[in-house]
Amino acid sequence: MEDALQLVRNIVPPLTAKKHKGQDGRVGVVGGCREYTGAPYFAAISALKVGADLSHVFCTQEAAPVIKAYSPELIVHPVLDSPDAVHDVGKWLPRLHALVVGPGLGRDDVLLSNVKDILEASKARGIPIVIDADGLWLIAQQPALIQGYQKAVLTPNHVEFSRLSEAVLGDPLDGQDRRGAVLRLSQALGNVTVVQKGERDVISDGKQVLECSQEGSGRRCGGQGDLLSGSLGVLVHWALQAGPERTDGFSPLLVAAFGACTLTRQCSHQAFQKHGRSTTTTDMIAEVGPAFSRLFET
Ligand SMILES: NC(=O)C1=CN([C@@H]2O[C@H](COP(=O)(O)OP(=O)(O)OC[C@H]3O[C@@H](n4cnc5c(N)ncnc54)[C@H](O)[C@@H]3O)[C@@H](O)[C@H]2O)[C@@H](O)CC1
Ligand SMILES: Nc1ncnc2c1ncn2[C@@H]1O[C@H](COP(=O)(O)OP(=O)(O)OP(=O)(O)O)[C@@H](O)[C@H]1O
Ligand SMILES: [Mg+2]
Repeated sequence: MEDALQLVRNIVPPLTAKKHKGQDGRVGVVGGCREYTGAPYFAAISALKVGADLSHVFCTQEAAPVIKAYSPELIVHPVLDSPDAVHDVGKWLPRLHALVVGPGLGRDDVLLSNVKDILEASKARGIPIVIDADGLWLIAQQPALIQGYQKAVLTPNHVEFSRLSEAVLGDPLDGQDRRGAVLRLSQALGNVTVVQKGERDVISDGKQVLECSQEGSGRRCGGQGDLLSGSLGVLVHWALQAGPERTDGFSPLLVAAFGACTLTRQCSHQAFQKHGRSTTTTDMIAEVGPAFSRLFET
Protein backbone atom coordinates (compact mmCIF):
# COMPACT_ATOMS: atom_id res chain seq x y z
CA MET A 1 0.00 0.00 0.00
CA GLU A 2 2.70 2.47 1.04
CA ASP A 3 4.73 1.81 -2.14
CA ALA A 4 1.69 2.35 -4.33
CA LEU A 5 0.87 5.57 -2.45
CA GLN A 6 4.36 6.84 -3.21
CA LEU A 7 3.76 6.20 -6.91
CA VAL A 8 0.60 8.31 -6.75
CA ARG A 9 2.58 11.10 -5.08
CA ASN A 10 5.03 10.92 -7.99
CA ILE A 11 2.36 11.76 -10.57
CA VAL A 12 0.90 14.81 -8.82
CA PRO A 13 1.99 17.87 -10.80
CA PRO A 14 3.63 20.72 -8.87
CA LEU A 15 1.73 23.99 -8.51
CA THR A 16 4.04 26.60 -10.03
CA ALA A 17 3.79 30.14 -11.34
CA LYS A 18 4.82 29.00 -14.82
CA LYS A 19 1.58 27.24 -15.74
CA HIS A 20 -1.44 28.47 -17.62
CA LYS A 21 -5.06 27.66 -16.83
CA GLY A 22 -5.95 24.28 -18.22
CA GLN A 23 -2.56 22.62 -17.99
CA ASP A 24 -3.39 20.60 -14.88
CA GLY A 25 -6.46 19.13 -16.50
CA ARG A 26 -9.52 19.79 -18.61
CA VAL A 27 -11.94 16.99 -17.85
CA GLY A 28 -15.31 16.19 -19.46
CA VAL A 29 -18.11 14.22 -17.80
CA VAL A 30 -20.68 12.64 -20.14
CA GLY A 31 -23.87 12.05 -18.16
CA GLY A 32 -26.87 13.76 -16.62
CA CYS A 33 -30.46 13.22 -17.74
CA ARG A 34 -34.01 13.80 -16.48
CA GLU A 35 -33.66 11.39 -13.56
CA TYR A 36 -30.07 11.90 -12.53
CA THR A 37 -28.41 15.26 -12.04
CA GLY A 38 -26.48 14.54 -8.84
CA ALA A 39 -24.14 11.92 -10.27
CA PRO A 40 -22.57 14.04 -13.04
CA TYR A 41 -22.31 16.97 -10.62
CA PHE A 42 -20.48 14.81 -8.04
CA ALA A 43 -18.08 13.49 -10.69
CA ALA A 44 -17.37 16.88 -12.26
CA ILE A 45 -16.93 18.81 -9.00
CA SER A 46 -14.66 16.06 -7.65
CA ALA A 47 -12.40 16.45 -10.68
CA LEU A 48 -12.09 20.17 -9.90
CA LYS A 49 -11.53 19.64 -6.19
CA VAL A 50 -8.76 17.12 -6.88
CA GLY A 51 -7.01 19.73 -8.98
CA ALA A 52 -8.30 19.87 -12.54
CA ASP A 53 -8.47 23.43 -13.90
CA LEU A 54 -11.67 23.06 -15.92
CA SER A 55 -14.53 20.60 -15.64
CA HIS A 56 -17.20 20.18 -18.31
CA VAL A 57 -20.50 18.29 -18.15
CA PHE A 58 -22.19 17.08 -21.36
CA CYS A 59 -25.79 16.28 -20.40
CA THR A 60 -29.35 16.46 -21.72
CA GLN A 61 -31.12 19.77 -22.21
CA GLU A 62 -33.40 19.24 -19.21
CA ALA A 63 -30.59 18.32 -16.82
CA ALA A 64 -28.36 21.27 -17.69
CA PRO A 65 -30.04 24.13 -15.76
CA VAL A 66 -30.24 21.93 -12.69
CA ILE A 67 -26.55 21.05 -12.78
CA LYS A 68 -25.58 24.67 -13.52
CA ALA A 69 -27.56 25.74 -10.47
CA TYR A 70 -25.62 23.38 -8.21
CA SER A 71 -22.35 25.05 -9.13
CA PRO A 72 -21.01 28.10 -10.94
CA GLU A 73 -17.71 26.27 -11.31
CA LEU A 74 -18.83 23.73 -13.87
CA ILE A 75 -19.17 24.32 -17.61
CA VAL A 76 -22.41 22.63 -18.60
CA HIS A 77 -23.36 21.75 -22.19
CA PRO A 78 -27.02 20.82 -22.80
CA VAL A 79 -26.26 18.72 -25.88
CA LEU A 80 -26.51 15.00 -25.19
CA ASP A 81 -30.06 14.58 -26.51
CA SER A 82 -29.72 17.00 -29.42
CA PRO A 83 -29.71 15.64 -33.00
CA ASP A 84 -26.16 17.00 -33.33
CA ALA A 85 -24.94 15.57 -30.03
CA VAL A 86 -21.91 13.84 -31.45
CA HIS A 87 -20.79 16.94 -33.34
CA ASP A 88 -21.53 19.21 -30.35
CA VAL A 89 -19.44 17.11 -27.98
CA GLY A 90 -16.88 16.27 -30.68
CA LYS A 91 -15.88 19.90 -31.15
CA TRP A 92 -14.79 20.02 -27.50
CA LEU A 93 -12.77 16.81 -27.60
CA PRO A 94 -9.53 18.42 -28.87
CA ARG A 95 -9.57 20.56 -25.70
CA LEU A 96 -10.14 17.72 -23.21
CA HIS A 97 -7.48 15.68 -21.44
CA ALA A 98 -9.84 12.98 -20.19
CA LEU A 99 -13.47 11.91 -20.38
CA VAL A 100 -15.61 10.32 -17.65
CA VAL A 101 -18.52 8.55 -19.29
CA GLY A 102 -21.64 7.34 -17.51
CA PRO A 103 -22.47 9.01 -14.17
CA GLY A 104 -26.20 9.73 -14.30
CA LEU A 105 -26.40 8.94 -18.01
CA GLY A 106 -29.49 6.73 -17.77
CA ARG A 107 -30.31 4.05 -20.30
CA ASP A 108 -32.29 5.81 -23.00
CA ASP A 109 -31.47 4.26 -26.38
CA VAL A 110 -30.96 7.58 -28.14
CA LEU A 111 -28.53 8.80 -25.49
CA LEU A 112 -26.64 5.51 -25.50
CA SER A 113 -26.34 5.61 -29.28
CA ASN A 114 -24.92 9.15 -29.09
CA VAL A 115 -22.50 8.06 -26.37
CA LYS A 116 -21.36 5.15 -28.51
CA ASP A 117 -20.35 7.61 -31.26
CA ILE A 118 -18.71 9.94 -28.70
CA LEU A 119 -16.66 6.99 -27.44
CA GLU A 120 -15.53 6.17 -31.00
CA ALA A 121 -14.53 9.81 -31.61
CA SER A 122 -12.64 9.97 -28.29
CA LYS A 123 -10.76 6.75 -29.02
CA ALA A 124 -9.78 8.06 -32.46
CA ARG A 125 -8.18 11.03 -30.68
CA GLY A 126 -6.47 8.88 -28.05
CA ILE A 127 -8.31 10.56 -25.17
CA PRO A 128 -8.20 8.62 -21.88
CA ILE A 129 -11.69 7.44 -20.91
CA VAL A 130 -13.06 6.46 -17.50
CA ILE A 131 -16.27 4.46 -17.86
CA ASP A 132 -18.66 4.20 -14.93
CA ALA A 133 -22.33 3.59 -14.08
CA ASP A 134 -24.60 3.54 -17.17
CA GLY A 135 -21.52 3.82 -19.39
CA LEU A 136 -20.78 0.30 -18.14
CA TRP A 137 -24.31 -0.73 -19.06
CA LEU A 138 -23.47 0.28 -22.65
CA ILE A 139 -20.16 -1.62 -22.55
CA ALA A 140 -21.96 -4.74 -21.27
CA GLN A 141 -24.24 -4.52 -24.35
CA GLN A 142 -21.32 -3.87 -26.71
CA PRO A 143 -17.94 -4.83 -25.25
CA ALA A 144 -16.30 -4.33 -28.66
CA LEU A 145 -16.68 -0.58 -28.08
CA ILE A 146 -13.82 -0.58 -25.62
CA GLN A 147 -12.00 -3.81 -26.56
CA GLY A 148 -8.22 -3.28 -26.62
CA TYR A 149 -8.37 0.47 -25.86
CA GLN A 150 -5.61 0.70 -23.29
CA LYS A 151 -6.40 4.26 -22.27
CA ALA A 152 -9.72 3.12 -20.77
CA VAL A 153 -10.51 2.44 -17.12
CA LEU A 154 -13.76 0.74 -16.09
CA THR A 155 -14.99 1.34 -12.53
CA PRO A 156 -17.77 -1.21 -11.86
CA ASN A 157 -19.54 -1.67 -8.54
CA HIS A 158 -20.59 -5.18 -7.51
CA VAL A 159 -23.63 -5.38 -9.80
CA GLU A 160 -21.91 -3.70 -12.76
CA PHE A 161 -18.96 -6.09 -12.47
CA SER A 162 -21.23 -9.17 -12.57
CA ARG A 163 -23.02 -7.78 -15.61
CA LEU A 164 -19.73 -7.15 -17.45
CA SER A 165 -18.29 -10.47 -16.42
CA GLU A 166 -21.36 -12.28 -17.72
CA ALA A 167 -21.31 -10.35 -21.00
CA VAL A 168 -17.58 -10.66 -21.69
CA LEU A 169 -16.60 -13.98 -20.13
CA GLY A 170 -19.96 -15.72 -19.93
CA ASP A 171 -19.21 -16.22 -16.21
CA PRO A 172 -21.24 -15.04 -13.29
CA LEU A 173 -19.02 -13.42 -10.67
CA ASP A 174 -16.70 -15.73 -8.76
CA GLY A 175 -16.98 -14.23 -5.30
CA GLN A 176 -14.14 -16.40 -3.97
CA ASP A 177 -11.40 -15.14 -6.25
CA ARG A 178 -11.91 -11.44 -6.83
CA ARG A 179 -8.31 -10.84 -7.93
CA GLY A 180 -8.58 -13.60 -10.55
CA ALA A 181 -11.97 -12.37 -11.73
CA VAL A 182 -10.75 -8.79 -12.25
CA LEU A 183 -7.53 -9.97 -13.92
CA ARG A 184 -9.49 -12.20 -16.32
CA LEU A 185 -11.98 -9.50 -17.22
CA SER A 186 -9.19 -7.04 -17.96
CA GLN A 187 -7.35 -9.59 -20.10
CA ALA A 188 -10.51 -10.53 -22.00
CA LEU A 189 -11.08 -6.84 -22.79
CA GLY A 190 -7.55 -6.51 -24.17
CA ASN A 191 -5.90 -5.01 -21.07
CA VAL A 192 -8.43 -2.32 -20.38
CA THR A 193 -7.89 -1.34 -16.71
CA VAL A 194 -10.68 -2.58 -14.42
CA VAL A 195 -11.43 -1.29 -10.89
CA GLN A 196 -13.87 -3.51 -9.01
CA LYS A 197 -15.20 -1.46 -6.09
CA GLY A 198 -16.18 -3.15 -2.86
CA GLU A 199 -15.02 -3.96 0.64
CA ARG A 200 -11.56 -3.83 -0.91
CA ASP A 201 -11.10 -2.26 -4.33
CA VAL A 202 -9.37 -4.64 -6.76
CA ILE A 203 -7.58 -3.08 -9.72
CA SER A 204 -5.96 -4.77 -12.71
CA ASP A 205 -4.56 -3.97 -16.14
CA GLY A 206 -4.52 -7.66 -17.08
CA LYS A 207 -0.89 -7.98 -16.02
CA GLN A 208 -0.70 -6.79 -12.43
CA VAL A 209 -3.29 -6.62 -9.66
CA LEU A 210 -3.38 -3.96 -6.94
CA GLU A 211 -5.73 -3.88 -3.98
CA CYS A 212 -6.84 -0.83 -2.06
CA SER A 213 -8.01 -1.42 1.47
CA GLN A 214 -7.63 2.13 2.79
CA GLU A 215 -9.99 2.56 5.73
CA GLY A 216 -13.28 4.09 4.56
CA SER A 217 -16.55 3.89 6.45
CA GLY A 218 -19.66 1.79 6.79
CA ARG A 219 -21.76 4.39 4.97
CA ARG A 220 -22.90 3.25 1.53
CA CYS A 221 -24.81 6.35 0.41
CA GLY A 222 -25.20 6.92 -3.35
CA GLY A 223 -22.67 9.09 -5.14
CA GLN A 224 -19.42 7.76 -3.67
CA GLY A 225 -18.66 5.99 -6.94
CA ASP A 226 -19.18 9.27 -8.80
CA LEU A 227 -16.58 10.93 -6.58
CA LEU A 228 -14.23 8.08 -7.48
CA SER A 229 -14.76 8.25 -11.25
CA GLY A 230 -14.51 12.06 -11.37
CA SER A 231 -11.26 12.04 -9.37
CA LEU A 232 -9.93 9.32 -11.61
CA GLY A 233 -10.52 11.49 -14.67
CA VAL A 234 -7.87 13.95 -13.44
CA LEU A 235 -5.50 11.37 -12.04
CA VAL A 236 -5.46 9.44 -15.33
CA HIS A 237 -4.38 12.60 -17.12
CA TRP A 238 -1.69 13.32 -14.54
CA ALA A 239 -0.42 9.74 -14.63
CA LEU A 240 -0.17 9.64 -18.43
CA GLN A 241 1.53 13.02 -18.44
CA ALA A 242 4.02 11.87 -15.80
CA GLY A 243 4.84 8.71 -17.81
CA PRO A 244 5.97 5.22 -16.81
CA GLU A 245 9.34 6.32 -15.41
CA ARG A 246 7.50 8.07 -12.56
CA THR A 247 5.31 5.06 -11.90
CA ASP A 248 8.21 2.64 -11.57
CA GLY A 249 7.17 0.31 -14.38
CA PHE A 250 3.54 0.08 -13.24
CA SER A 251 0.95 1.11 -15.77
CA PRO A 252 0.13 4.80 -15.22
CA LEU A 253 -3.59 3.96 -15.30
CA LEU A 254 -3.17 1.40 -12.53
CA VAL A 255 -1.46 4.01 -10.33
CA ALA A 256 -4.15 6.59 -11.13
CA ALA A 257 -6.88 4.10 -10.21
CA PHE A 258 -5.17 3.24 -6.94
CA GLY A 259 -4.99 6.96 -6.17
CA ALA A 260 -8.69 7.55 -6.84
CA CYS A 261 -9.73 4.54 -4.73
CA THR A 262 -7.52 5.57 -1.82
CA LEU A 263 -8.75 9.15 -1.97
CA THR A 264 -12.45 8.21 -2.11
CA ARG A 265 -12.14 5.88 0.86
CA GLN A 266 -10.16 8.44 2.88
CA CYS A 267 -12.85 11.07 2.13
CA SER A 268 -15.46 8.62 3.38
CA HIS A 269 -13.43 7.98 6.55
CA GLN A 270 -12.94 11.67 7.32
CA ALA A 271 -16.55 12.61 6.55
CA PHE A 272 -17.83 9.77 8.72
CA GLN A 273 -15.74 10.95 11.67
CA LYS A 274 -17.61 14.26 11.53
CA HIS A 275 -21.09 13.24 10.43
CA GLY A 276 -21.52 9.57 11.31
CA ARG A 277 -24.63 7.95 9.88
CA SER A 278 -25.79 11.21 8.31
CA THR A 279 -22.71 11.32 6.04
CA THR A 280 -23.59 11.96 2.39
CA THR A 281 -21.46 12.39 -0.71
CA THR A 282 -21.55 16.18 -0.33
CA ASP A 283 -19.81 15.76 3.05
CA MET A 284 -17.21 13.55 1.37
CA ILE A 285 -16.54 16.13 -1.35
CA ALA A 286 -15.81 18.69 1.38
CA GLU A 287 -13.03 16.33 2.51
CA VAL A 288 -11.33 15.98 -0.90
CA GLY A 289 -8.81 18.77 -0.21
CA PRO A 290 -7.77 17.69 3.30
CA ALA A 291 -7.75 13.99 2.34
CA PHE A 292 -5.64 14.67 -0.74
CA SER A 293 -3.05 16.65 1.26
CA ARG A 294 -2.89 14.02 3.94
CA LEU A 295 -2.40 11.15 1.49
CA PHE A 296 -0.40 12.63 -1.34
CA GLU A 297 1.27 15.84 -0.23
CA THR A 298 3.08 14.62 2.87
N1 LIG B 1 -27.63 11.49 -6.98
C1 LIG B 1 -27.57 10.89 -8.15
O1 LIG B 1 -27.95 11.44 -9.19
C2 LIG B 1 -27.02 9.51 -8.24
C3 LIG B 1 -27.21 8.81 -9.41
N2 LIG B 1 -26.66 7.61 -9.62
C4 LIG B 1 -26.85 7.05 -10.96
O2 LIG B 1 -27.87 6.10 -10.94
C5 LIG B 1 -27.76 5.30 -12.11
C6 LIG B 1 -27.92 3.83 -11.74
O3 LIG B 1 -26.82 3.42 -10.93
P1 LIG B 1 -26.86 2.18 -9.91
O4 LIG B 1 -25.56 2.12 -9.24
O5 LIG B 1 -28.09 2.29 -9.05
O6 LIG B 1 -26.92 0.93 -10.88
P2 LIG B 1 -28.07 -0.12 -11.25
O7 LIG B 1 -29.25 0.60 -11.79
O8 LIG B 1 -27.40 -1.15 -12.07
O9 LIG B 1 -28.54 -0.73 -9.88
C7 LIG B 1 -27.77 -1.52 -9.13
C8 LIG B 1 -28.62 -1.86 -7.91
O10 LIG B 1 -28.01 -2.92 -7.22
C9 LIG B 1 -27.98 -2.64 -5.84
N3 LIG B 1 -26.72 -3.17 -5.28
C10 LIG B 1 -25.59 -2.48 -5.07
N4 LIG B 1 -24.63 -3.26 -4.56
C11 LIG B 1 -25.17 -4.48 -4.45
C12 LIG B 1 -24.68 -5.73 -4.00
N5 LIG B 1 -23.42 -5.85 -3.51
N6 LIG B 1 -25.50 -6.78 -4.10
C13 LIG B 1 -26.74 -6.67 -4.57
N7 LIG B 1 -27.27 -5.49 -5.00
C14 LIG B 1 -26.50 -4.42 -4.94
C15 LIG B 1 -28.04 -1.14 -5.70
O11 LIG B 1 -28.78 -0.80 -4.55
C16 LIG B 1 -28.73 -0.69 -6.96
O12 LIG B 1 -30.08 -0.44 -6.72
C17 LIG B 1 -26.41 5.65 -12.73
O13 LIG B 1 -26.59 6.56 -13.77
C18 LIG B 1 -25.72 6.31 -11.59
O14 LIG B 1 -24.67 7.17 -12.01
C19 LIG B 1 -25.73 7.02 -8.68
O15 LIG B 1 -24.44 7.39 -9.11
C20 LIG B 1 -26.01 7.47 -7.26
C21 LIG B 1 -26.21 8.95 -7.13
N1 LIG C 1 -18.20 -2.83 1.51
C1 LIG C 1 -17.45 -1.75 1.40
N2 LIG C 1 -16.57 -1.40 2.37
C2 LIG C 1 -15.79 -0.30 2.24
N3 LIG C 1 -15.83 0.52 1.19
C3 LIG C 1 -16.66 0.23 0.19
C4 LIG C 1 -17.52 -0.91 0.23
N4 LIG C 1 -18.26 -0.94 -0.90
C5 LIG C 1 -17.89 0.14 -1.62
N5 LIG C 1 -16.92 0.84 -0.97
C6 LIG C 1 -16.28 2.08 -1.42
O1 LIG C 1 -17.26 3.02 -1.79
C7 LIG C 1 -16.88 3.73 -2.95
C8 LIG C 1 -17.97 3.62 -3.99
O2 LIG C 1 -18.21 2.26 -4.29
P1 LIG C 1 -19.66 1.72 -4.61
O3 LIG C 1 -19.55 0.26 -4.84
O4 LIG C 1 -20.62 2.23 -3.59
O5 LIG C 1 -19.90 2.48 -5.99
P2 LIG C 1 -21.24 2.80 -6.75
O6 LIG C 1 -22.29 1.80 -6.43
O7 LIG C 1 -20.87 2.95 -8.17
O8 LIG C 1 -21.60 4.25 -6.18
P3 LIG C 1 -22.63 5.34 -6.78
O9 LIG C 1 -23.74 5.42 -5.80
O10 LIG C 1 -21.85 6.61 -6.86
O11 LIG C 1 -23.05 4.87 -8.13
C9 LIG C 1 -15.57 3.13 -3.40
O12 LIG C 1 -14.53 3.97 -2.97
C10 LIG C 1 -15.47 1.82 -2.66
O13 LIG C 1 -14.14 1.54 -2.31
MG1 LIG D 1 -21.95 4.04 -9.60
